[in-house]
Amino acid sequence: MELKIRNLRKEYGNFPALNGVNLDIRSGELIALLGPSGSGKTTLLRAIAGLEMPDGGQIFFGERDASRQSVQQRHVGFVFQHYALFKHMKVLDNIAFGMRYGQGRRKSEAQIRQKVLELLDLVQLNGLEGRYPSQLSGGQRQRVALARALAIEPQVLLLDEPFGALDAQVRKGLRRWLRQIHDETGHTTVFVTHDQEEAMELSDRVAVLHKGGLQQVGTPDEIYDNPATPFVYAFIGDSTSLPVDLRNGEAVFEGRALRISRVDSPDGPGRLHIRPQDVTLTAPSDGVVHGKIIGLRRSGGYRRADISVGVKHDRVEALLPPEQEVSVGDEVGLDFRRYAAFAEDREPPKLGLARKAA
Ligand SMILES: Nc1ncnc2c1ncn2[C@@H]1O[C@H](COP(=O)(O)OP(=O)(O)OP(=O)(O)O)[C@@H](O)[C@H]1O
Repeated sequence: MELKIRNLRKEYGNFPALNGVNLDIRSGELIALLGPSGSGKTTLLRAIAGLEMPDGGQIFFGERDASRQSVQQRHVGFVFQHYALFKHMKVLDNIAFGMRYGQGRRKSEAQIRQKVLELLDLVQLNGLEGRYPSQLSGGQRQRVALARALAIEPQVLLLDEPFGALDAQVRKGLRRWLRQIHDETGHTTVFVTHDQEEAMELSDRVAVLHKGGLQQVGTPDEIYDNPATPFVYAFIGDSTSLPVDLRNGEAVFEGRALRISRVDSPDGPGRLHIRPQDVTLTAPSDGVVHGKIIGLRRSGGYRRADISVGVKHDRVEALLPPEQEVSVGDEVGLDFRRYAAFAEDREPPKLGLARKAA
């Protein structure tokens, strides 16, 4: 099932929770709605489900305009973060609930039991059909919740931070497992998260939301390697930025034109965004930013250097191989392998983005 979201708007009082969202979700894809708290992710998910009536715009399920349809008519499956299973019902009855009492063709009890056992096998909880929710771990409960959502054979599966309340190790396991289930069942799945690692690892594409608007939609690689806006650059992965003047395709930092390839950006004040792994330390020569190392710390297989640059002591972070011989207090030059330049105060629409040739 393919979804088309057209100019979707939702206001709470005067507050625009969604301000004209356009998004195409492909049939069978796993797409993450990613953004900081309050960016509109849940509102968008609830609008897709039919739990929230938008103030404007349309939602198409395939060719069908579902904008005014009820939750039941849309035939979607849900899993929420704090999803209460029915406490007084065994796992089997929880999963069977939608098949027994939902819309659609009735199944016999034997067929329902068969389907529940198949789903328990899919979510790797064989043999637990007789337990009550209180006799399960948090991760197991979320898997039952997913089985229950899948039981109605939904056209679309909607997940709102389904693993949010679980500890990091369990989350990681469930992530891999969810991807596997998705590949086996092929449902179109929309997944809300504020955890970028989760979004990047799990999804085919990521839709980044900020203040009720879509900033960028792309594969995890596109989002990470070619952020379309300063917000996406800062939100995804580590980065630091420097104030620059953009002039005739050059980026000028404190009067020194940087030795980088042409910047495709309007002239004027801007910012140069750089990821720590894209900074190389060189001698402080022409064409590079000059700075002083003010901190060094070990970070996994690397060392992170805090570097103070320019008269305003802007901070740039560099990720260095541990064998590189540097010390706090060293005067260094900073060469940037990759970067993006954005004009100041012009986000969105899409801004100038330039890359150094590899
Ligand atoms: N029922 C409501 N009444 C008033 N304002 C609301 C309501 N629901 C959401 N909002 C506001 O709309 C904005 C978007 O909320 P939403 O829940 O979609 O954000 P989110 O990105 O899912 O955030 P989080 O990650 O914190 O769940 C927020 O500023 C929120 O305060």
